[in-house]
This record gives sequence, structure tokens and C-alpha cells, in this order.
Amino acid sequence: MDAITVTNLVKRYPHTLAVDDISFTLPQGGVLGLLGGNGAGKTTTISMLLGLLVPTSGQITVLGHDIARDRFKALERMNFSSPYIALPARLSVEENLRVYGHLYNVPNLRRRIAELTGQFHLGALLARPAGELSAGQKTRVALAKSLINKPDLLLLDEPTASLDPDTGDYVRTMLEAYRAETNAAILLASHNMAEVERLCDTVLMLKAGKIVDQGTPDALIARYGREDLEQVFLDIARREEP
Ligand SMILES: Nc1ncnc2c1ncn2[C@@H]1O[C@H](COP(=O)(O)OP(=O)(O)OP(=O)(O)O)[C@@H](O)[C@H]1O
Repeated sequence: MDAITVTNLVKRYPHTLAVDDISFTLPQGGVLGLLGGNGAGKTTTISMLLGLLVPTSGQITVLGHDIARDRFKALERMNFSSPYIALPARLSVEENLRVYGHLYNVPNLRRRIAELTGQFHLGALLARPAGELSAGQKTRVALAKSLINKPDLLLLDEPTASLDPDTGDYVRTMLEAYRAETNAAILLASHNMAEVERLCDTVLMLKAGKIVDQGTPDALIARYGREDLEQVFLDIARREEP
């Protein structure tokens, strides 16, 4: 079964066509990269996949459930991390993980929190209010929260944006291991092309809300005659669209 099927999705704001008739699928176990410059429509697309924003038109099916009618059935099997959605600031890191764990009805929550504390090196942060953490520390907590219910689908908006190179590399290794262990599907919006090349098996290039190219990172690099995805991204960003 596909983890995500999006058909003719449109989101129109009063002054902007943020998502302009896009269609794609993400198979279970796949990792899909959503790429595009600032304002291309990545966050809007992710918000619609989560059911936080209502599409102007189009259909979204997540883990077999129509998001317009049945989103709570899908939401319990998915999770997300985004720098744009803050964790409750006054709760400690541990309280945050506990609250989210209860929201998702996680069995053996104490053990799950201990596992994530180890994986994300959160031991020294557990007692601190989430609002007092540095950007990179918040990102690590948000990623731990995103795995609390062992989701079958993980939506990640800029998952490593504020992490130092060492921690970013560690987190990428963890995401690869999580996918390999669980066959989860991952949708990743990122401006880090090396990260996308490493993690994603398929990439969608968005520009002004439209999919202007797509393929595996290797196929795109070959098609544009380039050496890496960063150069492909620049070619696409700088060309005039018809
Ligand atoms: N709440 C809103 N009201 C009006 N327009 C919006 C709103 N949210 C986003 N937009 C517009 O929709 C377009 C897509 O924005 P979106 O945040 O999805 O882009 P993005 O690809 O995630 O960009 P970035 O890389 O900068 O995060 C932009 O032109 C933006 O100005």
C-alpha cells in the first residue's frame, strides 16, 4: 500500500496559489524529498498532509485513509517534526515526551522515552523547560517526539536545519536505521541537498507550487548533466518556466 497518495492538490490563498495542482505517491518504506526554493509550497503541502490546512481542491490519502473524512485514523500512525511548530515551552522535555506519548497511547511509555533519550542524547535535557533550549536542542527533542509512537509515516520539515554537522550526520544515520527497521515511509522537506541525496530515493522539485521535475537523485543529476543535486537545484531554480 502507498503511504501517501496525493491527487490534483491545490491550495489557494487570497493573494497566492501556494500549491498548484500537484499529484504524487510515496510507497511504504520510501523516502521522498520535497525540494524547492523559499515559498515553493513545501510547508503548505505538509500542513495539508497533516490535516492542519484544508485544501482548496484535490484528494489526499494517507495510510489508506482519506484525510478529508478520516484523518484521525491516519494521524495515530503518523508523526511529524517541524521547526515552525513549537513544543509547549513551559513543560520540561520529559513532560513533553510524556504528554505526546499519552496522546498517541504509546504502550510502555517509560521504556520508549528511555530509548529515545538514549538515541537523541537527551539525558541532560530531560528536566529543562523546552522553551529554554537552543535551536539545535529543540530540534533533537522534536525529532524524538516525532518517533514516540513508532510512526509508519514520518513527515519532516527541515529536520536537521539547526543541527551542527556532527549531530546532523548522527540524526541522518538514525533516520536511515529507523526506516530500515520499521519500513516506515518518510517525506522530507529540506534545503540541504547533500542530505536529500543521502536519504531520499525520489525527489519532487517544486517551484511556485508546481512540480517542475522529479526522479531519483541519480537520475536527476544525470538528466541535468551535473555532479550533484545542489547544481541541479540551482539549474531548476534559475531557469524560466514556460
Ligand atoms: N497563511 C498564509 N496566508 C497567505 N499566504 C501564505 C500563507 N502561508 C503560506 N503562504 C504563501 O504560500 C506560498 C508557499 O509557502 P510555503 O510556506 O508552503 O513555502 P515553502 O516551500 O515551505 O518555503 P520555505 O522554504 O521558505 O519554508 C508562499 O508564497 C507563501 O507566501
